Amino acid sequence: MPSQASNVRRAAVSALRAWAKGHTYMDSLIERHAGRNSLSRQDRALLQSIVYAVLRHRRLLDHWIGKLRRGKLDHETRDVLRVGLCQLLILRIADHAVVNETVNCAKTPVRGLINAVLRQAIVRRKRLMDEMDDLPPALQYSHPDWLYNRWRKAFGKQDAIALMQWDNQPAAVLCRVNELKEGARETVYSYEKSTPVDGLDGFYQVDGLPPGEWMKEGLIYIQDPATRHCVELLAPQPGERVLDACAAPGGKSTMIAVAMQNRGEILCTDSNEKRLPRLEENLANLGVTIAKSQAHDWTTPAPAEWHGQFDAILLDVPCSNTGVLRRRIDARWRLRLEDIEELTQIQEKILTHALPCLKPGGRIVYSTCSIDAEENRGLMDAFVAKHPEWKLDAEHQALPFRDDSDGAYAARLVRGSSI
Ligand SMILES: C[S@@+](CC[C@H](N)C(=O)[O-])C[C@H]1O[C@@H](n2cnc3c(N)ncnc32)[C@H](O)[C@@H]1O
Repeated sequence: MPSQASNVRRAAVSALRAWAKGHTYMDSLIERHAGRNSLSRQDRALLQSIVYAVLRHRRLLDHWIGKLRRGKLDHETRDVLRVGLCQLLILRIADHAVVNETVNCAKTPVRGLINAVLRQAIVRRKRLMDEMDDLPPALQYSHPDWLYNRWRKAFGKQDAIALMQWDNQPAAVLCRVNELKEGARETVYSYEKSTPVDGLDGFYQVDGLPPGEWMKEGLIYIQDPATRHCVELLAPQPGERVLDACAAPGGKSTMIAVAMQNRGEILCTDSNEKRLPRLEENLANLGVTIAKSQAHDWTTPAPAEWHGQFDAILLDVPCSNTGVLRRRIDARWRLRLEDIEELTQIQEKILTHALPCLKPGGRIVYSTCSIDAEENRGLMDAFVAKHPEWKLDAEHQALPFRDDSDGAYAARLVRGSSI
């Protein structure tokens, strides 16, 4: 009968195997594999920390595997070794709690090999750690070379390294108080495990998970403060008609509703119909009464009845996620250089198709959670060069290494006036 502890390691290996084979998000895989192995809440947290740490340090772990074991490994054995080494060398879980439990989660024929490599790692731990500083930065901080080289070119070596270090830090739990719920502010403020974020009214850092009833009652929305920049630039007003074009799961729609004091109208669209129920649930739960949702793909023209209808339009477009890699832990391994080119084509189409929906004198805010100039200022510059009747009126770029927040970009476009 396998122990609960080796069940956690087995769940970690099977979640990593499933992730490598498909395109499912790691968060859903953790849920699924925790459920299959009937893990307790505590074991589920351990599973998450092991899996996240393996993904964050994948390249470094493979480097260590290469040093400790010559020769080929099948995928599953490699994942078992990643899980074991990550506990010993990254998470610093006690050796005695790691080796047997990890060995026991492997198939019988490779248990001897796993045992030998993990014991070697314990013997050579100090040397492996001492050698870290001599490794190339992208290997030391486990990022793809192309991404590090791109950041080094854009931001310089020091900030590119700071970015990789940021991505490897577990993200703090940050939330926005929902001003549409009476008493929410007082409840969150008086909670002993919440701390106001310096200089940002309404944002709090919570130690551990926020109380379940806050979520149930819609008192807060888990959200990084960097998400506010685009809504601030949009400056939605009570009584206006606003389009939130790429809206699911609704973080910014609910922020817009607060700015509008729940007066006016918000149309929330998203091309992914499967994401609409969650959006609607969030709107209802947070007490937003002025929004309705509809599926629409903005790479296609807008229906004629939407033309000239909106005072303000938010385009929170799909992007490379390079500003939020500490939260989207697996995204650095999925993203390819070619994706950025493809994404900019989609982003440009979404923007172009949204234009006719604006009322005369209206404003459009384009936003991403990317720190890549090509998806941000580069795209804006190309757009205004092609559409000289539009001007970039204001913009904001949040950079993790400078602003101590997620990375995000927001730009406001209006007809005529200049920045
Ligand atoms: C960055 S997320 C939006 C996050 C959301 N604004 C929030 O604050 O919660 C981008 C969204 O755009 C949607 N999307 C992707 N391509 C789209 C398209 N062509 N038209 C409309 N929505 C699209 C995705 O399904 C995804 O929900």
